[in-house]
Amino acid sequence: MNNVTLIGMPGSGKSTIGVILAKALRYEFLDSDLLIQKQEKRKLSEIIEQDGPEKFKEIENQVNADIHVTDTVIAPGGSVIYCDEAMEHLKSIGKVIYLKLSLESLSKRLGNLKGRGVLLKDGQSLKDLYEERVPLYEKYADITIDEEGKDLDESLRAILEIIHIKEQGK
Ligand SMILES: Nc1ncnc2c1ncn2[C@@H]1O[C@H](COP(=O)(O)OP(=O)(O)O)[C@@H](O)[C@H]1O
Ligand SMILES: O=C(O)C1=C[C@@H](OP(=O)(O)O)[C@@H](O)[C@H](O)C1
Ligand SMILES: [Mg+2]
Repeated sequence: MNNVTLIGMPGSGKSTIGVILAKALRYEFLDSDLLIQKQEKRKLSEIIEQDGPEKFKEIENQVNADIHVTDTVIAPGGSVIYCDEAMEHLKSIGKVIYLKLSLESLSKRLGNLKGRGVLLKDGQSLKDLYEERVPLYEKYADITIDEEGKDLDESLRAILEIIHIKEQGK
């Protein structure tokens, strides 16, 4: 199946780039966070606050593992890489692209982490989270796009270029 899933840290641009990538590919766009909110009839921040991070990950796993689409750019939340079943499923229905950005650039982009609903354990800093997650993003990535120093348009072009190269080489 022909889908593209974007993974990466919160603020790496999965949702922002996902929409314009979908337009460029003439694909549909699906933001898994919105699917979670629709199913749960609550905002993400409410689910995390009321049910805790472990339950949120369970829901995130189930919602992402139940996605059945074609020709779609999928933007899951940054924590999806903790969800083994969901990741295996997303890999089986298309290509997984890791939007890579340095800790320094992410720190500048991200404001209040808690306010953004990022799954942080007590006392965990953005640096701790980054170091914990990078190996998981790398583990699941079919393709990695280095966003460092690129604006939105340059990141989009880098993705399109590599997708097309891969398709030609198939
Ligand atoms: N080069 C860039 N690529 C993607 N997003 C960028 C870029 N520069 C700044 N931004 C900003 O970073 C934020 C990315 O947020 P978002 O798309 O919600 O990321 P995610 O879904 O990965 O958490 C947006 O506010 C976007 O405007
Ligand atoms: O990385 C995280 O811990 C999270 C990222 C969010 O999505 P974005 O990555 O789209 O910001 C959202 O799924 C949830 O609040 C948890
Ligand atoms: Mg997002």
